[in-house]
Amino acid sequence: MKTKTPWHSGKMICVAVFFIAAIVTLVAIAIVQNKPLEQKYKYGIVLDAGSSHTAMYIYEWPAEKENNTGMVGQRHKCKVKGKGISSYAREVAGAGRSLAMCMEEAKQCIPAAKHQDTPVYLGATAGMRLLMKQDRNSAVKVMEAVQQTLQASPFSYQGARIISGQEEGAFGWITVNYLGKNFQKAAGTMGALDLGGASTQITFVSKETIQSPDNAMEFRLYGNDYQVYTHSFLCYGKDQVLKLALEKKLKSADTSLEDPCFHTGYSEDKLFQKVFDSPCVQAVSTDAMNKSFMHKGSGNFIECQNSIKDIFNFSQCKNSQCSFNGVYQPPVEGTFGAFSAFYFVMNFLNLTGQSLADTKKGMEHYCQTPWNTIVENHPKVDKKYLAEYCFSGTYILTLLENGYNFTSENWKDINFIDKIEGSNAGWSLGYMLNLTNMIPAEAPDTPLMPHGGFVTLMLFLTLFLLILLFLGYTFLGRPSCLPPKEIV
Ligand SMILES: Nc1ccn([C@@H]2O[C@H](COP(=O)(O)OP(=O)(O)O)[C@@H](O)[C@H]2O)c(=O)n1
Ligand SMILES: [Ca+2]
Repeated sequence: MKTKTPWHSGKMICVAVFFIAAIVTLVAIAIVQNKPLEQKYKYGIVLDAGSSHTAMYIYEWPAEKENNTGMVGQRHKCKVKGKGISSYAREVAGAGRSLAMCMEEAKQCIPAAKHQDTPVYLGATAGMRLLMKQDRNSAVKVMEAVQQTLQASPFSYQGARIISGQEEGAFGWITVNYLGKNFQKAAGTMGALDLGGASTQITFVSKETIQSPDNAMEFRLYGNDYQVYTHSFLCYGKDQVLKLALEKKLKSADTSLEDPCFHTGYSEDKLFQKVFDSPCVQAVSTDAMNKSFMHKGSGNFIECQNSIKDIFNFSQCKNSQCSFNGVYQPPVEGTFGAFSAFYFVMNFLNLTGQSLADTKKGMEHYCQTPWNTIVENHPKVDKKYLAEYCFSGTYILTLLENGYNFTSENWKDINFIDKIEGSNAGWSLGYMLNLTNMIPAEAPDTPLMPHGGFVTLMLFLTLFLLILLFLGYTFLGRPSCLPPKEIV
């Protein structure tokens, strides 16, 4: 006798096929989508050997996502004790030794298994550029000393070099825009203003064709082309500018100097050597170097600003427009991130969020405050640094307004920033991203689907499977292990 095929067997096959197909899809998507989740971290170390001090930055990023913008973050910062490496010209071994403590911290911070795959770079800036001019031999020896220390570490040594002013500007610009994820936004990029002790950089995208090749840099990043204007002013970092300003005011016969950029009541005996020991100022005789002068404050912002204007040359310009000293600069455009000493000084003075007029009023008030009041108000701040904020703040205002031509209209576009998303603004991150090829020219492949889409799809497929199960149950009747409903 032939058994009759049940009426629902065709449907059952259909249900079974869908069921299997759904399971296969579910598993396949889960595998593909979750592959990057087994995240392994990678690390990189950059030492920023500035004119005043060295800082070591440890960066980390998920290994699978190194080509996505904004994925690299700062894991740790270590401040090297003592002065910058250029101060070790007469005792070069000390430059190498000075880095040892931070390298030890790096060993603790990065898992041991990753040490030998972790690149370490050192970039020296304006302090070493100046030492190179002043005493090339010592500069080369200082670089060799730091190289030795880094090579002796368990990390993968990738070089120690003096970076150019253009690199310093461009990598600072890359850092702030990478951290701000601006490369993939339609809104455009942010300019970068970096103020160090020995040099200062301005970098931004200009609509104008850059008129001098020295100031032009071109990048193709994440599928977009950028033409960037950049300039680095050697000797215009805040510590060298103080020497330039004092040089203008001091005559070699002077035994005392009244200075409007220092507070009334401030009085300090200083060696001429402190002013004239730099290649940024005219050399004086050894005799003069050993003399001293009484540096006295008279606390007057307007007079201070006038004296600072003397160190800028606004008279000559071979291009359509210049910032100062005959350096071509297109008009500033868009928003800017002002970091390093721009931030430290303006943050100390509580002048990071005011209009230009109010910033000037704030400076006027601060500079005319007597020195003893300033000391009383800031008992914990080292007097050497405390004494210089009136000068530094006035220099920053003058540099931005008279040097770079910011106005009361676009002053609000300057953002004084220390960190973006937990990482310090500065050239070091951009430098590492560039050397490790982490900023692709073209936009990287996007994942199969965003996480939200993945979750929704999974929910739909699960629902679909449940429906299939329900249908299967209805078509096939209840499982045989259950007692039949009615016996005929
Ligand atoms: N907390 C801090 C740290 C640094 N600074 C200043 O920030 C500047 C950093 O310059 P730098 O050492 O990077 O020098 P460059 O080689 O960049 O010219 C120095 O003038 C320091 O005195 C500050 O004002 N406050
Ligand atoms: Ca710096």
